[in-house]
Amino acid sequence: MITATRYHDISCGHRVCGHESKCAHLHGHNYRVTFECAGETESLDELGRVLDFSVIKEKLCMWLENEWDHHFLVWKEDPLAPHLKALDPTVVELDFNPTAENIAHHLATVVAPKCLDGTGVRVIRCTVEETRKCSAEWRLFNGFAPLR
Ligand SMILES: Nc1nc2c(c(=O)[nH]1)N=C([C@H](O)[C@H](O)COP(=O)(O)OP(=O)(O)OP(=O)(O)O)CN2
Repeated sequence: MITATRYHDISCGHRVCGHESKCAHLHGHNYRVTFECAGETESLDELGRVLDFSVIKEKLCMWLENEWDHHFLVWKEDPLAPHLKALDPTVVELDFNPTAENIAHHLATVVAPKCLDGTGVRVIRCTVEETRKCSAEWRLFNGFAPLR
């Protein structure tokens, strides 16, 4: 297996519904989302690429740019969701509470397969950084060595 990786930065509002502290407040982040795209080493194209970096941008980064950048992300079960949506129809309702972990999982398992359909390439790692200090990562493990 061989991989090609690209990140993209977007700004989104959110809150973590039910959070014990300040993250229950409406707030936002300059998220950095990193996609690691994998293909078979034998299946590199004639130039030697998993996928051109510009294609990763066009297919994955532009999805973020078009769908989520400068939007407010809210869990559809959040009691504030209907009020936020009524105030601003551009609010994005999600099937999950928008933690970094849930966002990474959704981007890797729902969004990326649709965006990369037909390329023969898949996302094996998606990292979502809320800040330079805090991030969550979804990974497809090929082989898992149990912790001792
Ligand atoms: N495992 C997770 N924990 C938290 C998440 C998350 O997505 N996954 N999200 C948040 C909040 O969104 C919050 O904005 C970030 O929290 P926190 O690190 O406490 O905030 P700061 O970056 O401002 O940290 P300082 O301690 O003020 O430097 C919370 N937890």
